[in-house]
Amino acid sequence: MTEFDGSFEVGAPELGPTGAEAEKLTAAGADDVERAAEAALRPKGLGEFVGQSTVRDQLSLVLQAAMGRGRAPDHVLLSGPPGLGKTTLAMIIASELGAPLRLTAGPAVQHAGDLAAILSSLEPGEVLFVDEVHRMARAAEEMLYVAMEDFRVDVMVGKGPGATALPLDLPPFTLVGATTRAGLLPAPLRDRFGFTGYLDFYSSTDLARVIHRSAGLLGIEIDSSGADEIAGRSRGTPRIANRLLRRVRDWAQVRGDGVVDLKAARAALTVYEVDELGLDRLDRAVLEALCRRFNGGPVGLTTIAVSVGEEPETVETVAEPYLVREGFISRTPRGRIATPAAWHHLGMAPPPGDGALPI
Ligand SMILES: Nc1ncnc2c1ncn2[C@@H]1O[C@H](COP(=O)(O)OP(=O)(O)OP(=O)(O)O)[C@@H](O)[C@H]1O
Repeated sequence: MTEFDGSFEVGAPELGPTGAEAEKLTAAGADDVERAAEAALRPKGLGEFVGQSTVRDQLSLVLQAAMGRGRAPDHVLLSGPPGLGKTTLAMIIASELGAPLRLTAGPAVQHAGDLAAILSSLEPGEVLFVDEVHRMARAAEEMLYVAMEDFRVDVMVGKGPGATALPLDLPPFTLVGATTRAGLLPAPLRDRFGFTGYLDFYSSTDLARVIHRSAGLLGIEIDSSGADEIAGRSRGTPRIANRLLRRVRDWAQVRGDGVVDLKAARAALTVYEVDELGLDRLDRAVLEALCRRFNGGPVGLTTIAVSVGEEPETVETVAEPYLVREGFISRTPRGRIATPAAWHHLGMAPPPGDGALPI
C-alpha cells in the first residue's frame, strides 16, 4: 500500500466537485455535504471571480507575464480571512496556466519527509497549493525555503553521524501558499513569495453578485431584494453568502413559494439565528462573553475561547476579524475590549469609562 503523503494530485486543472475538491473531500472523510455544494460554485477563471479587483489585476499581470516568458510564475502568497476565495484562486491560477495542481495543507506536512515526497514528485510547471501554510512543521518550512529559491531538495540518507544529504533537483514549480494569519509566517518564508495578494472582506454589492451567480448555477429563482438581504448578512464572505443562499432556498421551498425574495430571506435567516448585521451564534457568544462575563474586558483570547467553548484559533480567525472590522471589538496589548457598539448591539448600556474605549 502506498503511504499517503498528505497531498492530492490533479492531472488536468479540472475544477468542481469531481476534481481536486472531490478527492480532498474523500480523504477528509467527506463529512461535509456543504463543502461539496460549495465546490460546485467555485469560479473557474479570473473572469468569473467576483470582486477583489486589486488582487485580480495583480494576479492577472503575474500570470500573463510568466506565460509570455514561457516560465513558471513567481510563488504566490494569498492572505486573508477564511472563505474569501484563496483556494478558489489557487485553482484558478493552475487553470489559467493550464498546469496540473497539487493540493495539500500545512497541518498535513508535519515532517520534512512529507514535504520531500510531495516536492520530488512534482511535474514541471505544476502548481503546489499549501493551505494554512503557517501551520507547517519548522523542519519542513526550512526545506521549503531551499525548494522555493533553488528548486532543490536535500534528501537525508541514513541516520545519525553517517547521514548524508543528497541534493535532488526539482522541476520549476509555483507554490501558492494560503494563510489566514500572514503575521505568523516567518520572514524567510514570507520573503520567498514573489507576490502576495491580500484578500479583503467583500462589499455587499459584490456579495449580491456572488449570490446571483450562485443562484443561477443552482437553478434558484431569486429577486434582487432577496439577494441584497442575504448579502447584507453574509459578513463580507462569499462562503457564508453561498451557505445562507442555500438555507434561504430551503425555506422558500418548504414554507414559501420557492422564490428567494426579501420575505424568504428575512424569515429563513431568523430561523438560522443570523442577525441583521450577519452576526451568528459564535459572534454573539463572543460579544456576550466579553460584555456580560468580563464587563467589556480587557480579556485574553484564550479566556474568551474557553467561555464560548471554542478553540482560540477559531475565535481569532473566524469570529474576530469581522467583529473587529465592524467595530465591535478592539484588540489591545492587554486583551480584547468590547466597544460601545458591542454593548448597544446586545441591547445594553456600556459601563462608564473603562471598557468602552480602546487602550
Ligand atoms: N470572488 C468570488 N466569486 C465567487 N465566488 C467566490 C469568490 N470567492 C469565493 N467564492 C466562493 O466561496 C467559497 C469559499 O471560497 P474558498 O474555499 O476559495 O475560500 P478560502 O479563502 O480558501 O477559505 P479557507 O481559508 O477557509 O480555505 C467557494 O465555494 C467559492 O465558490
